[in-house]
Amino acid sequence: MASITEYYAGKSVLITGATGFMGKVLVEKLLWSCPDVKALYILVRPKAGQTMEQRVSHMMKCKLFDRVREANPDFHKKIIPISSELTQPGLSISPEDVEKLSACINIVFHCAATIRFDEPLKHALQLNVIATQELLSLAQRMHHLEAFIHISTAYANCNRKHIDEVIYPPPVEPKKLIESLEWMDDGIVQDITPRLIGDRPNTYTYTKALAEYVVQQEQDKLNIGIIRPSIVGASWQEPFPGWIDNFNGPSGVFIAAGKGILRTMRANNDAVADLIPVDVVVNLTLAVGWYTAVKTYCLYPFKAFSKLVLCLKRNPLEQAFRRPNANITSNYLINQYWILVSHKFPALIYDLFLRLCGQKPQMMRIFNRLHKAIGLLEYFSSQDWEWNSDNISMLMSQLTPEDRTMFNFDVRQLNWPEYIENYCIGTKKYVLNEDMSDIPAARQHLRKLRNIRYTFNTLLVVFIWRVFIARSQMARNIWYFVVNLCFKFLSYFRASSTLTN
Ligand SMILES: CCCCCCCCCCCCCCCCCCCC(=O)SCCNC(=O)CCNC(=O)[C@H](O)C(C)(C)COP(=O)(O)OP(=O)(O)OC[C@H]1O[C@@H](n2cnc3c(N)ncnc32)[C@H](O)[C@@H]1OP(=O)(O)O
Ligand SMILES: NC(=O)C1=CN([C@@H]2O[C@H](COP(=O)(O)OP(=O)(O)OC[C@H]3O[C@@H](n4cnc5c(N)ncnc54)[C@H](OP(=O)(O)O)[C@@H]3O)[C@@H](O)[C@H]2O)C=CC1
Repeated sequence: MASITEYYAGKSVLITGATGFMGKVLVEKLLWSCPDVKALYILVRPKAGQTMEQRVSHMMKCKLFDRVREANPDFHKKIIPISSELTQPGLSISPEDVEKLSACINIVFHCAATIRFDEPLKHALQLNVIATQELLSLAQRMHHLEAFIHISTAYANCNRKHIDEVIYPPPVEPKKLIESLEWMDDGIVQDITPRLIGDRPNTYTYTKALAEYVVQQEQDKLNIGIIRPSIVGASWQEPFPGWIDNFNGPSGVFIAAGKGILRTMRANNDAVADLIPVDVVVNLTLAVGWYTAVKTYCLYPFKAFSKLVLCLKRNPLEQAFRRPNANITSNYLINQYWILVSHKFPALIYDLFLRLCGQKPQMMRIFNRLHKAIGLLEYFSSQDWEWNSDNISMLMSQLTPEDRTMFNFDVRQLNWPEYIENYCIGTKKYVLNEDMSDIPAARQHLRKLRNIRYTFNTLLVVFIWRVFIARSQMARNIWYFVVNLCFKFLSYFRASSTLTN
């Protein structure tokens, strides 16, 4: 059997979602490890005032492509952008481009999706399900297609505790849902969404489950592979450790914690955070393109995130609101207590301070958004799932020793503390564009915040003393009783230690 690199040599690959987090890493790895790949056709739409061409040229200048650029300054010639808006009929690909793709594509990687947890159902359905259907129709017209690889999510079936490498029956027949929603206005759809998604937490996991079913329906006509990554995080090794470019999932949590805004979060300390580095997912994806398999796995418990604070203090973010701290608890009431004490109270004081300085209060607004975002993650951080990953082991056993190194997806070799440290540095460097040379100043800022906290706590104690203790005879009595008890205990301790000496 040909090695993975040999397999991709001379092949034309179609990638959707190539401008996204995972898509970019996939493009880079293909160019790096399979330099003889013939062409990468990427479906791109114009966005935010930029044309398709401007977006692609901007993407290729990204630091992520440094090693590819160095090895082959003409690498961009292998990337062929195709204008496409996935939410439009026929994916709005021109007839000429359809012809071109039908004639040459050998492998399709379908990464595009909306991954927002608060996406209105109609839009999530349009992009995650209907666009997948359209792409499958296009795939059927491709004369030389060898594999159609669909990127799903490990949480498509998160309403189950144990998840096997099978496609479960969909919550509803996608065709019927699409037909019904067509005539409903957005208000009605919004009202019935909770009933429709049932025991899934959001429209994202619901529509990804429907998409898997839609892909499976074509298994007799196409050679399909479905990958179910769990929580995709910064890169482990490639192209360099810590590459990340978004605020999704853990990245947003790390940044908010690093900035000292997020200090408490609901999570089950005994559960496993199913974090998986993006380069591992991409290596697996390429191996799956070459063979056929399913999902990824990892073993990093939530309680291990208590060490995150040390990483964040070693590599502090600039202008933190407070020093990083993490209370991770599964208890709703304890979490609410910490939200009050650690989030809302400081925000209130800071907003008061801003008002006194004649500025617009903003901290409470930031915290409200943060609570909305964290609330959406809670479902995933408070539970534990068990995934079957036999196909991964099977796939690994099929690789040549060289491929096992070049397309490594064996996370058992991963040193998690080192990975989390690089992840934190990655969010600082690549998401926030902060300079590492500013770390001494950021550390100095954290020391200032610590001194402010000590001063504030001292003033608070003095205040409480004045208000409650000094004014009430009963409080005074309790206070003297406690102080007396402490003295007695100290004298007893001193006496007993003298005796033993
Ligand atoms: C106390 C510390 C404890 C530390 C414990 C550590 C625990 C480990 C973490 C484990 C977390 C568990 C995570 C589970 C995730 C499950 C993942 C399932 C896997 C998947 O299949 S899909 C990928 C996951 N998808 C997402 O994560 C998307 C979630 N995001 C959204 O749905 C929306 O962004 C959200 C949160 C609803 C916000 O919407 P909105 O208010 O409309 O804001 P925008 O998205 O438009 O963004 C505006 C602006 O804000 C930036 N932003 C977004 N999110 C964050 C954030 N969390 N923190 C900071 N900033 C954020 C965004 O980039 C935009 O900036 P612009 O400059 O572009 O305007
Ligand atoms: N990130 C994660 O933690 C996980 C992700 N996944 C899956 O991996 C895949 C990739 O995720 P990720 O890279 O993180 O997501 P991103 O949000 O970073 O990327 C999404 C991609 O889809 C494209 N896209 C979205 N809407 C349209 C549209 N209307 N027309 C054309 N293109 C569109 C985006 O293009 P544009 O740049 O134009 O917006 C972008 O390239 C998804 O299928 C997701 O479900 C699975 C598990 C975890």
